[in-house]
Amino acid sequence: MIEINGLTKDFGSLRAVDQLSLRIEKGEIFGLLGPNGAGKTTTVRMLTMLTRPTAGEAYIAGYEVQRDLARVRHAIGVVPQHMNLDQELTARENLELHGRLYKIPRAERQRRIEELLSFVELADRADEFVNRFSGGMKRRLMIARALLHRPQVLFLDEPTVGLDPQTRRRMWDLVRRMNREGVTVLLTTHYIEEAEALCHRVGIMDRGRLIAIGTPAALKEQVGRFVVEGFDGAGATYAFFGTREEAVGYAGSLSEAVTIREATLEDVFVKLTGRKVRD
Ligand SMILES: Nc1ncnc2c1ncn2[C@@H]1O[C@H](COP(=O)(O)OP(=O)(O)OP(=O)(O)O)[C@@H](O)[C@H]1O
Repeated sequence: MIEINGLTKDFGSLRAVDQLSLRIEKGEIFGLLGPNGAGKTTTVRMLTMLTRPTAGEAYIAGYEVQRDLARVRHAIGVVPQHMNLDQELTARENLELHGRLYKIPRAERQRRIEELLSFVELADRADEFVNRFSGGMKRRLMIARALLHRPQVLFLDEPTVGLDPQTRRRMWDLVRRMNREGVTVLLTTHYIEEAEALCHRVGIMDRGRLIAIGTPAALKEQVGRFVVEGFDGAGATYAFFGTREEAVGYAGSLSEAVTIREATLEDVFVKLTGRKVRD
């Protein structure tokens, strides 16, 4: 559904995205995980035609992103990181405006707007001005807007940034529901739990490069499913093992107090880069 070959973006002497290549299959929820500045947003901006790649190419639903602008525009829905709703309009009016821009015929447009307002649980707030909405409601409305023209692929840039844990979980449910209805999802996140809980596959980015890719389980398997975490006076130390028995054996050989736990995607990142996703 998405094919990316050698995608690269330079800002002056800074290489924000470096030779990115990957394929995302139809029906996947794929997450780009990495710390701030890793190049996730720049990747999404290139795929959604908001910024031109320095090199490389990408195809979405078989259409070349740089060449087939109109077809790509109809194949994708985009929810940017920053709120870009019209605050002076109501929820329904925001959707109406988008539907007109996409030239969806009136009857179909109205049917779809009602359907989506109830899908994102905003039907009872449809005629309120957006500036009265909470962060979570605004985010849900942006998702409804992105889905209005029935895109095959939805891009979500940091979909739960700034939301409280409960609202974040509701957002995950919403993403899963639309994925079950057939939408392929590419999301970016710097939240480990979000990538683990929501994504079928994850691509880990660091300094513009894709440094690992796979299912959360396979990525953790690669580094070792069990972690012995200690402290050496200067900071935390990590040792990785394939089985709990090996981890327990190693922990027993140490004199200091340690914790044994299952690995997370954060550990994968630490093992590959020597740094944390969130410093
Ligand atoms: N328009 C721009 N001009 C110059 N540098 C830029 C521009 N946009 C992004 N960058 C730089 O490119 C690098 C990658 O940024 P990008 O926003 O893609 O990272 P990110 O992983 O999405 O992080 P975040 O979640 O903070 O947006 C950063 O070093 C950033 O400062």
